[in-house]
Amino acid sequence: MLEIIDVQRRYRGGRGTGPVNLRVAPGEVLGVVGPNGAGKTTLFDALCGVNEFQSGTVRLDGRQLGRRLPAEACGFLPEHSRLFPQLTARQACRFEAAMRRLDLDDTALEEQLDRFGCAGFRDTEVRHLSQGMTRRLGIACAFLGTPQVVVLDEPLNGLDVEGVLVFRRALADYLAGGGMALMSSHILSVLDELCERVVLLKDGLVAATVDVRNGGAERAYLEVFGQ
Ligand SMILES: Nc1ncnc2c1ncn2[C@@H]1O[C@H](COP(=O)(O)OP(=O)(O)OP(=O)(O)O)[C@@H](O)[C@H]1O
Repeated sequence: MLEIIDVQRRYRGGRGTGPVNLRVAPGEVLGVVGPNGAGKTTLFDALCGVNEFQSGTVRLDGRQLGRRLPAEACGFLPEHSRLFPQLTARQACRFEAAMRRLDLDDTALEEQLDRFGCAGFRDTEVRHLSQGMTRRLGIACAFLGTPQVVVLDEPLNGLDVEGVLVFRRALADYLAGGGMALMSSHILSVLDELCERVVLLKDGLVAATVDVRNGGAERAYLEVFGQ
């Protein structure tokens, strides 16, 4: 169980996110949605250690972790790629493994690149990849080593049809193994399809949490935000 307790990161002027409380159970995808500027990226970045929460706690399976998830427990797909442009796809994957202290040999890295449809450009530098290729590689990196938690900021952005299918399959396998996922999307039907519950963020605060196992993300969104 991932528990995010009273976390807050506010910028000067008061924008940002928090205090926010969230829980994600094993095998669950918790969706996060809100208008532009609602605080999704601030929340995800701080949770994954890009920035730090100014207050609050993160707990994983009962362990108190301080104000962020440790790198080895968390795969992160940021909204915009942070892969180093000069690395090849294979090197980027190896770098991700090193940063997360994963003990993976070359065969495991190759398999990951294959599985996420990155084999055809494994020796191409990131700066020469298309948007969709970069997204595929980012997703391959996020799921590397099957972390306890994956945090996915707009994962479908830029993916082609095959990329979407590969992503869906990988997410389903990951959840079947007890993984926990936090995922933002501006596409409400995607949240209905992939999430158990969805949190609606408004001005950095949780305005509502809805069960979307039988759909309903759009209805809930309109109730909270209107047209
Ligand atoms: N570094 C920063 N300094 C000051 N304010 C910031 C900073 N980063 C973000 N903000 C502000 O904090 C608020 C939340 O931004 P954030 O990027 O988290 O929203 P978001 O929900 O991810 O938006 P989008 O859907 O457009 O990606 C916005 O009002 C934004 O202008």
